[in-house]
Amino acid sequence: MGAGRFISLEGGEGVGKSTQLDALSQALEGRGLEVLVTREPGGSPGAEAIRKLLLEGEDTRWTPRAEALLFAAARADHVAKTIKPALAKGVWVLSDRFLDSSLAYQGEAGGLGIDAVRDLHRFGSEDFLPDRTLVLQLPDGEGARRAASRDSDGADRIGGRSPAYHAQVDAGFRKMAEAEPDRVQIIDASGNAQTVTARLLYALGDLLP
Ligand SMILES: Nc1ncnc2c1ncn2[C@@H]1O[C@H](COP(=O)(O)OP(=O)(O)O)[C@@H](O)[C@H]1O
Ligand SMILES: Cc1cn([C@H]2C[C@H](O)[C@@H](COP(=O)(O)OP(=O)(O)O)O2)c(=O)[nH]c1=O
Repeated sequence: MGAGRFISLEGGEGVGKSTQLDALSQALEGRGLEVLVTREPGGSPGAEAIRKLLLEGEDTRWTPRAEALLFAAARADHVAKTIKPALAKGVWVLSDRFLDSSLAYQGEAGGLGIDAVRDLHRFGSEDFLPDRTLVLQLPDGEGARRAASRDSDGADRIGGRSPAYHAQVDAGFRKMAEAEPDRVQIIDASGNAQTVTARLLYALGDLLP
């Protein structure tokens, strides 16, 4: 079996990450690859426990610094217990969100700064990075509209933050794509799901066996 690859899918609320992860995993399995789909916050028993702490309750439940540390702690467990063992077996790992969500949400929109949050990742996960990060992007507000029609029970602790916060999240993702163009690519998430899947596969073309 060939080497496993680690791919993260990123973007704001409702841009179609879950939909695309399903489609992408099927497409990769169709090419004979073994695929594991995982998510953040979560993806290991410990990180799923931390997910509840992060997403439930009042927005003021955690300070911005405590929130960033909890995401970094969840990620450290996810990397050690789920992602690295799968890669070692030659599995392709697709994650619904990873480090770049922390850089965009806690670092850029949350005001801690991208460098400070990257330092937490250096400590927590020894700066372990995806082979490729694909950021789905929609025009302002369109993802929020898709998410609102999906979630009749309302947004979670972070999804419910202001439109200004979410606009800064999008700006944060664009900064990452500028800073690390080989790893992070922005993908147009408009149009039907099949069209978006084709764009994603094209952006992985150089990694496919
Ligand atoms: N290309 C698309 N066009 C229109 N609606 C879409 C598309 N992709 C996904 N959706 C719908 O938008 C909503 C959000 O998609 P989802 O995959 O759950 O996004 P995310 O995981 O990024 O929050 C869902 O109701 C989904 O069915
Ligand atoms: C992984 C991660 C997620 N988040 C936020 C983004 C989402 O609002 C929430 C995760 O919820 P999720 O279930 O992934 O929501 P969505 O369907 O919108 O992708 O946590 C961060 O703020 N920082 C992070 O590092």
